[in-house]
Amino acid sequence: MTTRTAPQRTTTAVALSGVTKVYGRGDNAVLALDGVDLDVRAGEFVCLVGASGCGKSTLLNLVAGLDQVTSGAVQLTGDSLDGPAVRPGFMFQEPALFPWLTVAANIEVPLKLRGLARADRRAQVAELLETVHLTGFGRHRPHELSGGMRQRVALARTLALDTPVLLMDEPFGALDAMTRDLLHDELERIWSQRRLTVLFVTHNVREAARLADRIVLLSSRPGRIIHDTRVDVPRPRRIDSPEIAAIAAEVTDRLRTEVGRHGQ
Ligand SMILES: Nc1ncnc2c1ncn2[C@@H]1O[C@H](COP(=O)(O)OP(=O)(O)OP(=O)(O)O)[C@@H](O)[C@H]1O
Repeated sequence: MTTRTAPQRTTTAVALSGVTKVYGRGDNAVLALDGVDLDVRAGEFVCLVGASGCGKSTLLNLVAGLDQVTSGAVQLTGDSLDGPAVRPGFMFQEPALFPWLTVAANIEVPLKLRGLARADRRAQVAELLETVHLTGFGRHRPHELSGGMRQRVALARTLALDTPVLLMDEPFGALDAMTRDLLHDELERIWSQRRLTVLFVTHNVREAARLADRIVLLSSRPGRIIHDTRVDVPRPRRIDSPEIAAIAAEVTDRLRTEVGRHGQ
């Protein structure tokens, strides 16, 4: 059962309890997640890491409401009693922009869906372009931009939803290291300015250590939480700093042990 509850006074933004997901039936059934309990506090940045196929995307899709749990519950709560129910924003590895629309028109889509008047939409598009450092690119089409710029547009479009919860599935996985570093800085700034709650899936343990308050490690399939690492490194951080490297090495060791146990 996936529920969207009315916001309550709580510091928990996303709560999973006993979440199990089975794909298919009978002989073809695949147990993807098995009894996952996870609380993400409002304003927290949590990275999910684990071996390929361990259920990371499945977990994110369940939180997004794109798929239904087999058993257990997913709850999204805001921290105000009178606000609307929380609908998370979702970013994928592919920016998934409308190629026939300009950058500005892409960012405007959620604003239209939210029913904003034209003048307000224009003002917000300009503000969002500035937020992702793309002022001056509003009239371009997606194919005229680099991969990093397209992901900035996708981020702006997600922010246009004005949601406090961002779900990100390998959003920088297809980018080169330097572009990724820049986007880490941008995302950290936006997360902290807007006090967002972020659940971020990545294969890249260094990226997780660079970004996260907590790194949650999933077991090989079926996915269960096997370790939760707090990253107490002051921000802003550098991906190549010794502190980040040490945390990444510790998590990589755990991941290697887990993958080794399953002979993958
Ligand atoms: N629609 C589906 N039908 C059947 N099996 C599925 C379906 N979606 C995912 N699976 C299986 O569930 C398991 C978890 O998949 P999921 O994509 O969540 O893993 P992941 O950790 O995100 O993988 P990766 O790191 O490779 O992206 C995998 O074994 C996958 O093959």
